[in-house]
Amino acid sequence: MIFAPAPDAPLLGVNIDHVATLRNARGGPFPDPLAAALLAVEAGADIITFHLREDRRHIRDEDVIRLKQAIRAPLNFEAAVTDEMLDIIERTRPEHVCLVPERRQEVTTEGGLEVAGQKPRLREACARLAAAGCRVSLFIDADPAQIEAAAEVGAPCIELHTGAYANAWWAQDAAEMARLRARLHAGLQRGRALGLRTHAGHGLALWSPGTSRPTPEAPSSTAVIAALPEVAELHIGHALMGHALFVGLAQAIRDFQAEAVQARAAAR
Ligand SMILES: CC(=O)[C@@H](O)[C@H](O)COP(=O)(O)O
Ligand SMILES: NCC(=O)COP(=O)(O)O
Repeated sequence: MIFAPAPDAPLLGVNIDHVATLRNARGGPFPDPLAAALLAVEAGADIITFHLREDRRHIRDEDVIRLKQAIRAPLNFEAAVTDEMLDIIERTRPEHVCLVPERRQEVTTEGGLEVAGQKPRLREACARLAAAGCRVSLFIDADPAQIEAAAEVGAPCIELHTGAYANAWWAQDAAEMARLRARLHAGLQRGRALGLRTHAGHGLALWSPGTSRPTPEAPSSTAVIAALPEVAELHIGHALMGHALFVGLAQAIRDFQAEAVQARAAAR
C-alpha cells in the first residue's frame, strides 16, 4: 500500500540499539548496526537514533565513529549527562543529541531525566552541546515541572517518555491508556506553549496484542501517539526491530532454504 505523504506527519527516528544487542549476543560482527542504519535511511527513516550507554551494552564507541562517517541522515545521539559522554559527543558532532537518565541495573530507560533538580548541570550541558553545533533534546516524563525546567535550561527540544503509555497499551488497560495519553498530550501542549519542539518515544509498537494488525478500533500505540498533532518526531527502536522479524522472517527462511538447495546441487 502506498500512502500519500502527510506534510505534518512526525519525522521517524529509527533507533538501532537492538541490532547491536543481537550482534553482541554472539560477540561477532553480525548483525551490524551500521548496515541496519544504512538500510533504514534507504527505506525512508528521517533520523538514525542510537544510545551509547555507559556500560556499552549495545552500541559501542566504534559504532558511533562508523555511523558518523557513513550515515547521511541526521544522527540523534542519546547519552547520559556525564563528562565522558559530553566529550564523546563534542568529538562526534552529531546533528542531534538527546540527554537521558541512566541507571546501571535498568533493562531500558525507565523514567525521564531529572531536569528540575539539576538545572545548573543541564544548563551547562545544553550550552556546551549547542556550542558544538548539536540540537539538544531532553528525554523527560510528561511532568509540567520537568517541561518548564527544560525550557529554563535552554533546551530547544524535549522528548516525552512514552514507556508508561506503551506498557498500558500492551496490557490493553483502557483507563490507564486514556489517562496517560491525556497526560502526554497536555505535556506536549505545554512544551509547545513554552516554545519547545516536542518529540515522543519509547516502547511504541505497531501490532495490537491479540490481533495480527492494528485496527481503527484497536490502534497501535504508535498510531495513538503519532496522531497527537504536537509530535514533531517519533523515536522508535525495540518494537520496530521486533516487527522487522515478523515482516522479514518468511523471506529469511526462503533465503536459507535456497542457499542450502543450491549448495547441494552445486556439490553434486
Ligand atoms: C532513551 C530511550 O528511551 C531509548 O532510546 C534508549 O535507547 C533506551 O535504552 P535501550 O535502547 O538500552 O533500551
Ligand atoms: N528515545 C526512544 C527511542 O529511541 C526508542 O525507544 P524504544 O522504541 O527502543 O523503546
